Amino acid sequence: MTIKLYNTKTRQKEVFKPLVDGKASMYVCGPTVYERAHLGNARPVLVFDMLYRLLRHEYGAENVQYVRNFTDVDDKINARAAQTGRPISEITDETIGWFLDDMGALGALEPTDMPRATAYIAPMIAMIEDLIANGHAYAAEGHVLFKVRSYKDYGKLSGRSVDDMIAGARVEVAPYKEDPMDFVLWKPSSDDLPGWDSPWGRGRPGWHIECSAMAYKLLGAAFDIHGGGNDLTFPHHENEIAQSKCAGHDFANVWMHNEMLQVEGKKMSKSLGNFFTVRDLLEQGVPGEVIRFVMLSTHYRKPMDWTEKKREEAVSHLTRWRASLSQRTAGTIDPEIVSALSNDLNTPLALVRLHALWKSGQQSDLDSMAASLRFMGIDPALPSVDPFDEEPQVGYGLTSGDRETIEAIFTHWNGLKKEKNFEAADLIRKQATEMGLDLQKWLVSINGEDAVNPLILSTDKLRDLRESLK
Ligand SMILES: Nc1ncnc2c1ncn2[C@@H]1O[C@H](COP(=O)(O)OP(=O)(O)OP(=O)(O)O)[C@@H](O)[C@H]1O
Ligand SMILES: [Zn+2]
Repeated sequence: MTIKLYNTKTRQKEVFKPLVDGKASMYVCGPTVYERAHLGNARPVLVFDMLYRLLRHEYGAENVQYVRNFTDVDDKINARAAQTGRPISEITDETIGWFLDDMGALGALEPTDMPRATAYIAPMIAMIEDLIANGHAYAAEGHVLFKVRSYKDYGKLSGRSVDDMIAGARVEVAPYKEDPMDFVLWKPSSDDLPGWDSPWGRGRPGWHIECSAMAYKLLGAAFDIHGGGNDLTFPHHENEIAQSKCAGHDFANVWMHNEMLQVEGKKMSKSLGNFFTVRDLLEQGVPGEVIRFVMLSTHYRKPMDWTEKKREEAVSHLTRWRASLSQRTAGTIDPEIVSALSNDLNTPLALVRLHALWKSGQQSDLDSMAASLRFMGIDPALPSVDPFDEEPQVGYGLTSGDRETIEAIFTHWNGLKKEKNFEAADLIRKQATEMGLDLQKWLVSINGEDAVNPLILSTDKLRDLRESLK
């Protein structure tokens, strides 16, 4: 199937043509590891996980290479180590473990490569040396800086001119810079900070060169897709492009950016302090697939909020679906869902289609719905229990409250029959059947499974029926 992706670079949706026929390669900027991932950090993970799944579907799992890095050398990590007195490696190892656990709980597949920046210092140094040799970078006072004005296309990705950027940006003016726009490729490290020997003395890399070097080392000079949040478009991705192009690499063909997860209209971020972590949600009992379902309900190029209402709706859909989908393994992925996802990852449309398959209720549609949910990273066999519903669920997602309601209706119906009021009894039986409850079967049913039809069960309406009988 033709895949179309919106390319930030050209500002349009384009037919995706891999550089090598039948294979796809992707690099996504990963987290700086010093703190638990917040819900915003999960958004790019889930967006590009969906793309990864789609590419694997199209080209075969063995033909897709997906690199997502860990930035494990950074001033924020150094600051955290200084604050806590803990060794850096302990902090970064622990955070990487958390990240993989938390994203795994959201059903994200692990990328094929997860390089840590500190394992790629030599390729970074080599690339910086090339940039100096080509006249695109210079060393000064133990630093190496990239000459932004030496790259004529600087600003093309984000659509800004260098002069506008200087006027608007918080560029750091430093005595060793030839131009305030120049950015750091390498900086000196004091003895108490992580450092590596280099031609410019003991030091550590700047953030941007890390991604350029790891992408080059693992994917080569040219690859298909580069992704990340749209907060990275400028300056991080602009700088990655400048470095890689000036080192003679073609670099990424398609640039994709997810919009932000917001809290009251502002980006959820560590620096603003308006965040909660994925782990917070999981510990509150919100299942990972509920988080994933909510994320899929908004297109990746639109900002989104996490709301209670969305959580509740996701729980309610998944709970109902699970009852009749969990055992289904025979189906194949629905072509309309593949088609929606192939159109620039239209996940909301894919969800609309899931609802349509559910509504149809036909065996083959339900089979293909189960297969499609699995394809989208949601296992219909997993329990999606509403954590805020304190009552344990029994049978087909029936709470003990539901069972009490059903028992009351049943007793009333039985009473009418004993009184030989068959007309009234029949009316109640018909009403109950319409709501998904078979009163005849309830009598012999062990835990309600034979007596309720999960496809049409409406516990709300059953409660209304019970009220009307009082
Ligand atoms: N609110 C958000 N919505 C969607 N993606 C986000 C959000 N915040 C960060 N990201 C993405 O998460 C990844 C990791 O980002 P990073 O480690 O810089 O975290 P951060 O929360 O943005 O940090 P800070 O708040 O200090 O800026 C990046 O791809 C980034 O684009
Ligand atoms: Zn990056």
